[in-house]
Amino acid sequence: MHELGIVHRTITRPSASDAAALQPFGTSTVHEAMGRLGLMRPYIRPVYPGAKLCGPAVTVLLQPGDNWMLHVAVEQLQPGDVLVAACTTECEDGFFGELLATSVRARGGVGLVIDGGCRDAAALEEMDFPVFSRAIHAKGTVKATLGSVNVPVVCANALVHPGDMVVADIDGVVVVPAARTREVAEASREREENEAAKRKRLAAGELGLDMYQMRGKLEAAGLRYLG
Ligand SMILES: O=C([O-])CC(=O)C(=O)O
Ligand SMILES: [Mg+2]
Repeated sequence: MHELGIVHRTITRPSASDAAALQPFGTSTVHEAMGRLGLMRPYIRPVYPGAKLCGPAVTVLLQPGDNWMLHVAVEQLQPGDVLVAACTTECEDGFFGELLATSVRARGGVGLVIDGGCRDAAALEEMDFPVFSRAIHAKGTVKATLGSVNVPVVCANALVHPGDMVVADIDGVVVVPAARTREVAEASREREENEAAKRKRLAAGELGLDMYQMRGKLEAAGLRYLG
């Protein structure tokens, strides 16, 4: 059970160099590189196709239909941070739009992941302000009920501690524990190098069947080619 009305001002982010090391990699690579962990549910989608972000989380626990705590959270942003908003109850209202995006950007924040709705989608795309949400919904919200800022939250089935790295693109959203940032960045780099080598071989016409040495296993399993 969450205690409400809490704002932690001090959170542990990865070092700037560790955070920068993770920056080049996309969601699928990072998810695989960290041992197939950390994914949010796939109903969280980018508001526009090119949206992507990578940065430490400032977390928010919202009440349904109420965006008060998003305004409280904006004050806690440091340059490069990502807002990650969960809700105490499922809600698809438009908690966030271009005005809040303008404010987040003015404070150095780089985007939002919200297990709720957002609105002003055309303006967000125009601004190239990345938002990942469960819905686009014009329905507005009030500012009346306390939630919390910078407490651990579960957002779309992923546990997010304040300061954890959040990576999001067209493939979805993945959360990297702050302390694992460097190690996951290095594993991501290795994975991309490995995939570059495979891509070259596949482009040259080599088959996955041979590259992954699957023929022997297929024969052992009894596969036969007829005709
Ligand atoms: O104002 C709100 O409550 C949400 C919104 O549309 C915006 O931030 O532009
Ligand atoms: Mg608006």
